[in-house]
Formats: sequence, structure tokens, C-alpha cells
Amino acid sequence: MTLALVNMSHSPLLQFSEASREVLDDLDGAFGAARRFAADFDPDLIVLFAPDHYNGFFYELMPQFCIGYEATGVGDYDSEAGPLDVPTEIAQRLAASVLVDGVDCAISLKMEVDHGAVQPLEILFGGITAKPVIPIFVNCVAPPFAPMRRVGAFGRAVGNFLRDLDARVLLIGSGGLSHDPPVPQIVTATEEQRKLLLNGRHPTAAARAARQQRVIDAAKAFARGEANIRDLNPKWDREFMSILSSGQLDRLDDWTAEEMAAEAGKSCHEVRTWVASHNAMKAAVGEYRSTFSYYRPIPELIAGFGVTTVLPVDAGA
Ligand SMILES: O=C(O)/C=C/c1cccc(O)c1O
Ligand SMILES: [Fe+2]
Repeated sequence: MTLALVNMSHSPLLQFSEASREVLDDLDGAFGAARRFAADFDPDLIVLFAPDHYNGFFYELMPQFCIGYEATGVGDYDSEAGPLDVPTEIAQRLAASVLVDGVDCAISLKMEVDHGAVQPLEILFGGITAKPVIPIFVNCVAPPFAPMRRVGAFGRAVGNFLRDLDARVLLIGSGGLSHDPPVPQIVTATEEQRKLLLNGRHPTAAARAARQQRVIDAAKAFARGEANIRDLNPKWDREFMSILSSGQLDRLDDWTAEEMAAEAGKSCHEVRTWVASHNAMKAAVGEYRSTFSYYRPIPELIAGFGVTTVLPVDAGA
């Protein structure tokens, strides 16, 4: 096993925002660094921790963790649609190993993934079929949430399996950091939103367009300082990133979902993908080191935007 890790925020607003050329060029520089890192590493397999935004997972049956044996992109926000290249047999062995390791985890023989999983594959590899990928859903939007220490345990169980796998594996954690886009919440949902949250699979094109336009409009208002959503929190984001790079992952164990959302917005729970992927890295290789780190709060994308690359300490430069 040889392992590398990329964590990156995502935003479906990348193609739809009014961010300035300077901001987009700056971000492109970070994407370029991560892309070169991924190309140099040249993985045989990607293990992708990603959230979902009520496109593939719904309250009708909401797991905290789910490993995909097969997966398809739903094509929200013009992200690439269609089947991913999932190595089913390895995904099956991974799930069995995680369960034996003591972490209950759902499996899906027909996972549907949205921009949260697809965007990093597009940015790093140019598409969803460029490399074999095992998608791992981590619940980051639908309360109640697994305790953070459980997210760590799940990540470590994945890492324990990868330690013995004869492959070059790129871990990806997609999402975060502080942000609060207008994704509906079950406790405040209207009747129409409740239907979406319960089982809104495969909306009509018109329903999808309307839903997305609301978020695009909210981002424009947020950038003007006019939206009724929680501010980004660069201090929280930087502290979180520095804890991950310190390797002291147990410092996150007692963070509560309520405190996290109060500080950094309801969608800050997407950092769970970063926590799981770092724990996987640490379980598999021991000490790791950060080789690239970018952070910028970008209101036009409703995202505290982070991009990091990580290698084992004993790997060459
Ligand atoms: O509309 C959605 O489904 C999600 C939007 C969004 C906006 C900004 C940052 C993110 O991580 C998002 O998922
Ligand atoms: Fe997201």
C-alpha cells in the first residue's frame, strides 16, 4: 500500500458565481497544485469520502456512513452524470473489513452521488471515469449526526483495510469548511421541502433548476452581504486545518454537532470527510505531513475554501 491524501472544499457555484477573476485565478492555482500532486502520485485507486445534498441519500433511510459497490453521478449543477468506475470486489472487501473492525456501515449496490463526490474527480482527474474510485458517503447535512469520535473510528477502519491493500491509493475528502448554504432543514421544512428531504430522488428538470437557482441567487446576495445565512468563519476554518495538520486528530473527538454548526454554519459538517480521510491516512501510514495548503474564505461560492495535500512522513518529497 502507498497512500496520499487530498482534501478539498467543493462548491457547485464554481460555474455559476460572480467571483472576480482574481479570486478564480487564485483558486485555480490551488486546484493546479492538487492536480499536479494527484498526477505525480498516479493512483491505482481513489477512496473518496464525500457528502450528499439530498440527491442520493434521503431521510426515508439515512445512514451515517455508506460504501458504494456501484455508483452513478446524478448530474446536479452540470456536474458529470453517469456511472463511476467502482472496483466492486475491493469495495465489498472494504465494507466487510470495516464491519469486522466494529463500525456499522451501510452499503449501496446502487449509490447515487452528486457534486460533492463528482467535483473533486472532475477537478483532479478531468472526469468521473478517469480512475477506479470507491465512493464513501459520510452524512454531513442531515441531523442527527454521528459523534465526531465515531467519524474518526470509521476513517481508521477504512485505513486499517487500506494498509494491507497492494495498491497506490489516493484518499480524497470533499467538502467544508465553514459554510451555510440554503439547503433545507427537516425541522423547518415546508411541505414541498419535506418531500424532497424524505425522498426527492430524480426530480424533474424544472424542479432541479428551481432548487439550484435559489442557491445561486442566495450566493449572489451573500456576496453582496444581503443573504440571511451564517457568515463564513475563517478563524474556525484555520484552527480546524491546523489541528488536522498537527496529526492530533483526537482533539476533534469531543466537538459537538451543535457547537460546530453554531460556529461555522450548518454545512460545516462536511469537514467530517476531512476527519475520516485523515484518520484513514493515520491508521494506514502512521505519521503524515502536509505538502500543500490553501485557504481562502470565498462568499461568492458560499465556502470557506480549503485545499490540502498530504503524504506519509516517510514518503519522498
Ligand atoms: O445546493 C446544494 O445542494 C449545495 C450547495 C453548496 C453550496 C456551497 C458549498 C457547498 O458545499 C454546497 O454543497
Ligand atoms: Fe457541499
